[in-house]
Amino acid sequence: MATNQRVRIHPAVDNGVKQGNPEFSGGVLTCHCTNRLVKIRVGAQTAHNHVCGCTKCWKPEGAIFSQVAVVSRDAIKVLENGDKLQIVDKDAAIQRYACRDCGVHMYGRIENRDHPFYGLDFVHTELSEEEGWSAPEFAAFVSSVIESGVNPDRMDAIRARLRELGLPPYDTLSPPLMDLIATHAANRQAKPAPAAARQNASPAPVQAAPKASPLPQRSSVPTPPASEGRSIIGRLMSRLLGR
Ligand SMILES: N[C@@H](CCC(=O)N[C@@H](CS)C(=O)NCC(=O)O)C(=O)O
Ligand SMILES: [Zn+2]
Repeated sequence: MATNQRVRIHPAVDNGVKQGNPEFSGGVLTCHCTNRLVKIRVGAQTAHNHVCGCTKCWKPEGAIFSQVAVVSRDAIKVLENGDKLQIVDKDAAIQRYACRDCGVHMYGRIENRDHPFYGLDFVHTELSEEEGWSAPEFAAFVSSVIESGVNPDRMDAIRARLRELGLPPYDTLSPPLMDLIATHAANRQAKPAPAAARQNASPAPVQAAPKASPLPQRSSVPTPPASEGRSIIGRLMSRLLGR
């Protein structure tokens, strides 16, 4: 018997992580109201499903983690009672659209085109009755559960339970996602100066490069192969689809 089974993470994983179905192609998410339910169609399989311990993601009653995945924003369609949706925090990077009556977050959208995850929406697939959604793969923002009131003394048991469930715990995102974020930042830093600025600049002396730089120099950023030159969303989806 698993040693930390009594530690409750989220109802979708507490009895073991259910595998997803690679053929699954989406479903309908419904809020928790008893009348005038908000309904959203997610017209594709999700990716990078995970449990998140941050204070901002919606959690069902009693859970200390949320379960949240991403999907292309084009796949989201509000089907019914969209007038009940309101943005939880307009200043947040992720604009979470919640039902104003039951408080359930129906989807989260990034409007900043410079954000590494622009193009992806965040959804809680437990709001759907369909089975086959991508399975959670890791636990993010684990230390943040303390901010929601979890006693820090419980953290060893919580991390142990997450490992037992096959959800490696991280205090930010998983290494592949952190690498994508860092790659996005490096590529933005490496962008050539605007043409006008280049025309006015005198040729750089050979020894002009600083001895140590906190950021990769242009020459040290290898030209990505064609597959890596795609957008973050393209690469995220490739990881999911194994292409
Ligand atoms: N420790 C903070 C972390 C919040 C945080 O950074 N959350 C991540 C994971 S959902 C994020 O990307 N937030 C962007 C946002 O909430 O808009 C908390 O728990 O409130
Ligand atoms: Zn979160």
